[in-house]
Amino acid sequence: AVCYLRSHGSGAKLPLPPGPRGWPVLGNLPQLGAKPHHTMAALARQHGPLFRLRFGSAELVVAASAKVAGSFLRAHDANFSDRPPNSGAEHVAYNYQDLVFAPYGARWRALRMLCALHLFSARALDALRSVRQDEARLMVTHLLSASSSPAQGVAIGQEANVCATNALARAAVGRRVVGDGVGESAREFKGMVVELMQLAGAFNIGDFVPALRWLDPQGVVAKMKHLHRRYDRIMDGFISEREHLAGEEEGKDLLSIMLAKMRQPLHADAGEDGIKFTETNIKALLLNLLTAGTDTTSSTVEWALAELIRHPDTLKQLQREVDDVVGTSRLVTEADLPRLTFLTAVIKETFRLHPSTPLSLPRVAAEDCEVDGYHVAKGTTLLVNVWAISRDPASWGADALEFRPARFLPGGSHETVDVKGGDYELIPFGAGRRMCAGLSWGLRIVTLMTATLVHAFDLSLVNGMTPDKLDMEEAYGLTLQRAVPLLVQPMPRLLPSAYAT
Ligand code: HEM
Repeated sequence: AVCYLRSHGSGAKLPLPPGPRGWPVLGNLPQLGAKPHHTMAALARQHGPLFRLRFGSAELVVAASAKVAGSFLRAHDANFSDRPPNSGAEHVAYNYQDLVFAPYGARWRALRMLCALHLFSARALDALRSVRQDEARLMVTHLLSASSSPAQGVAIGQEANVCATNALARAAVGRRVVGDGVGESAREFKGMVVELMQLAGAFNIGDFVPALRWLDPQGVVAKMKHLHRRYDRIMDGFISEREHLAGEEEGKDLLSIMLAKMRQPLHADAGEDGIKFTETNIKALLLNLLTAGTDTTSSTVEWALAELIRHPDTLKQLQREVDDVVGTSRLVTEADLPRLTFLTAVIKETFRLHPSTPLSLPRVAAEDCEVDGYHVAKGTTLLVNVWAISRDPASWGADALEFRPARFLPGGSHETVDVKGGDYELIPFGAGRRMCAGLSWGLRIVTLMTATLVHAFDLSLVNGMTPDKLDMEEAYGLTLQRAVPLLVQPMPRLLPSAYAT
């Protein structure tokens, strides 16, 4: 590999990280392939766990081991607390007026604090417990009706998506938004989220080669603008609906709270940093929540069920655990979850092998810095290959690619490892100050949905599919979809009273 020497703050000369040679103009963009997280894992085996790429005129570094991820996200987190400019943020996320792409600063902090306070703190999360449980119960009822009609199979990821979307929507805008007679068709809304993730994950050439920007060679920007208009109409609908309600009728949902704040004068002492939210900020935040928090969680449940169906003994062990704690005359509640140790291990193992955002979300260096002996220049984009890191045999051993939840059980090899950003070998939610804002909600709803489904139903495959033949292929977007949706036939396994509504 070529090593350019650059002078560093101290005057010492540091090499740039090694990396593959790229094409003229486009750099390494044409080499990414259909699944960039796989390609980048292979490049790390060749060039090492900290390597460099060039996309057009943009410099990138990729972190592909727990140790390197820790160097960036712990030691250098402050320097990488911004996200690089990108067309998705501009054309979909209201020109950076949202939380996910907000410049690191007062408005980002205020938006993040607002969600933490009203949705994701332990207290807010518990206050919204009945909303999640209610939606889980509705999912069960819906599946029950499917179980009585013969075997076309149910797309279980779609069912979980309805549950995840409506639970979040009730917390954010005070009502359900998908499914029977409430507005968007469930399939259509999920389709919009998947499209957004595909576009956001597309590595738009125009973002990296300014000269080609106007051409929009992949048509990504045109699609983004179109998709944005569809979302914007939905967000406008939420707001106008709220504004027609009289003051007293306004709920405690996030939208009501934000609208009220927007109308009130700022209180200098309210810890708001002089930040006044606009209607655009409100729409952009709602868009963030309803996209970042829906397909990520439902896809995780779908991957978990697919792994469990492929590992019948593990599924039986899980069902035994839930039966022991919950019994067979009612559904799972969130109060049961802390006692479900094996379930927790199953969820961690699912996040390990199938992290929802395989390349996390990009960060950008605010200043020059030195990482693990290499020079990383200001403006360099950081990608963290969380997918490769959580499959790295150096961290996970020879059975790294096997689905084996027991590794997380007491006495197991990874007993103390959690997904919350402190253990860099398992960071599906990222780490550091820009880590996932919705971690607590995401974990809770994924765990509740998975527990509820395996407890309430036996799930058998349809159309002659057998567990060993089940297709586990990934479809890449910013989020990791199953290439082939999981189709199952649900069969109730609890006492009839458990399903009574
Ligand atoms: C399976 C569930 C989820 C996974 C695996 C996941 C993963 C991630 C990751 C990897 C990041 C980037 C972190 C970084 O830059 O270090 C992120 C950011 C974010 N996520 Fe999640 N997420 C999930 C669920 C949710 C939910 C339920 C919500 C909200 C309802 C949410 C909202 C956000 C937001 C707002 C950000 C941007 C944070 C910021 O820039 O400050 N996510 N998520």
